[in-house]
Amino acid sequence: MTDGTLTRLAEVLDARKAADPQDSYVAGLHAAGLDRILRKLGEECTETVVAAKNGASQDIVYETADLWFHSLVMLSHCGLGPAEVLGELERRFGLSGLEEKAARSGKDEGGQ
Ligand SMILES: N=c1c2ncn([C@@H]3O[C@H](COP(=O)(O)OP(=O)(O)OP(=O)(O)O)[C@@H](O)[C@H]3O)c2ncn1[C@@H]1O[C@H](COP(=O)(O)O)[C@@H](O)[C@H]1O
Repeated sequence: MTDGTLTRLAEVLDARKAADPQDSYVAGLHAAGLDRILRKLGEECTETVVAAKNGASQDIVYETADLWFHSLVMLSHCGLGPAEVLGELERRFGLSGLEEKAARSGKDEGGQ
């Protein structure tokens, strides 16, 4: 999946907000609401963890695709999309996780 795939998929997911739930899995999720979407997201997260623990590459890819897909549905439902998440990852690019954590704890100690 490239950035282009994420963008194209996100456009479909946004358009499904106006679709009939009888005809579309995604429209059904939007219609059912945020709690239903979050429950699916939690399930897919657990299934991804189990697949990774078991170590079969094909299963890990399959379950991660389900997890990414349901994450995109959640973002769409919240009025967001992959551009915002990719923008945040881009912003973090080259910033060591350890340095970022140290900067954060410095702020915490300063009461900010
Ligand atoms: N990429 C996906 C995609 N990945 C996974 N899924 C669905 O996500 C669900 C995964 O849930 P489970 O594995 O738990 O299966 P399940 O038991 O049937 O699910 P539930 O009944 O518990 O909800 C399945 O129904 C899959 O078919 C997806 N459904 C749709 N898409 C994309 O979204 C587009 C729009 O889909 P529709 O809105 O259905 O037209 C499609 O053209 C695809 O590009």
